Amino acid sequence: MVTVNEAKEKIIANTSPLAAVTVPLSQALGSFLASDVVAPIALPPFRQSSMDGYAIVHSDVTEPGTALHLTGESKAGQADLPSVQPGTAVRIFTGAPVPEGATAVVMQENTSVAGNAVQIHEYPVAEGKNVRRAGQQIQQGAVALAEGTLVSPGAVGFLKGMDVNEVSVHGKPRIGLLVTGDELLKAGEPLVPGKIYESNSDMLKAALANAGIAEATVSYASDALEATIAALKALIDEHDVVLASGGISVGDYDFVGKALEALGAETIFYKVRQKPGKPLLFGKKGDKLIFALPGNPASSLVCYYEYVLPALRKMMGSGEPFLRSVRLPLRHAYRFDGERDEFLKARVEGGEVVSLDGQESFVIGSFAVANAIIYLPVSQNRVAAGELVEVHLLPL
Ligand SMILES: Nc1nc2c(c(=O)[nH]1)N[C@H]1C(S)=C(S)[C@@H](COP(=O)(O)OP(=O)(O)OC[C@H]3O[C@@H](n4cnc5c(N)ncnc54)[C@H](O)[C@@H]3O)O[C@H]1N2
Ligand code: MOO
Repeated sequence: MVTVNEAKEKIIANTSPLAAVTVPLSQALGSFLASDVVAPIALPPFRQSSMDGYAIVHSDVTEPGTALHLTGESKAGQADLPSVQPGTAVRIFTGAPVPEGATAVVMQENTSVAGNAVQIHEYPVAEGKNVRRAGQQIQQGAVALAEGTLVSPGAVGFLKGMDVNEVSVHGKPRIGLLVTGDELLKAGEPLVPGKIYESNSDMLKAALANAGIAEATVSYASDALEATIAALKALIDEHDVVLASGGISVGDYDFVGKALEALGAETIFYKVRQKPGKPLLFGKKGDKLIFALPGNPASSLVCYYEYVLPALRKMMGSGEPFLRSVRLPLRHAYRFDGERDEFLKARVEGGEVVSLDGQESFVIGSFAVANAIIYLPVSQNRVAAGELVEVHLLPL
């Protein structure tokens, strides 16, 4: 049995980033950059107006109501521009190039026009007012996004604005899921005594999809050693990471541990001093990672978020693989006995955290409405209302 921290350290120590691949930007969402992206152009590429109004020489405005001579127009997308001479103004629109000679743009609400004269009612006008400088966002040749950055919707917008259409990212792990349990029914089968609907595989696939891993192979094995060995071997051969659900405890029909042993997989740890998820096993066969997750749905999902996801995120190149951790006051008192650290399904609400009803490991309904996990080490087993606790935010 290892502690929660030992388990996390062992997982990170045994996990490496996958090789870099170049992919179209449209397929890179959720991946992590494998190298810096250098800006091929400056943004903005030219001086732009940030308002609809008039481009002027700011020092021409010596008093409220100064009149300037209107000489032309600059609209967005225009290449051939009039210049602005002292005493003159050019009509301009948001996003349009600021003509040479202009040092500021006055928004039209602060002006009035009569014929070819525009009166400026704003005084004084600051130099550079309403002008976006060329390269103000990013200079050509500067690092736009650093290695290890998540390709987020914002990153896609930033890169497309520089006509960057492909990026080098770390590959995504190929995942195999093994479902064990003779009690499990597939979707739509009639409910008969002693059976339950299988839910862990779709739950884990949903969690993987949330992490940007859209595909996973699912295999089913009956509660028998030979069937478990065969199914595990096939999954390990074809995937980078294998997640097994169920069959890892000490019952007569728990075969995942024995099957891994028969396959010559190395057990890095088995059992973690935690509740739920005590029987978690982490192993390796060559460079393939194996997580045997306890079958209880909430145990499986806690172990996924706390251990599997960080391994996957490290493989994908993230420098911050663990769930984001914050310290928040617990709304109510909470106490527990026993030797195991606890993970509680919880909700962060209005700057505090509340643990949800239904903490037993077979109860998944509380997870369905959770947005966080509270982590309480045994050393903090008597928590007063309002006391700070460690909260891991779910990536929903
Ligand atoms: N004598 C002991 N018994 C148990 C111990 C122990 O230390 N000594 N540990 C308990 C703990 S803690 C857990 S957690 C479970 C883990 O058991 P397994 O990983 O072997 O899981 P199963 O027995 O196969 O299933 C447990 C539970 O979950 C349901 N299940 C399983 N797979 C699915 C699925 N794909 N979809 C939905 N539900 C699933 C299954 O029907 C069981 O109810 O062991 C305790 N026992
Ligand atoms: O560790 Mo088990 O997941 O408590 O039920």
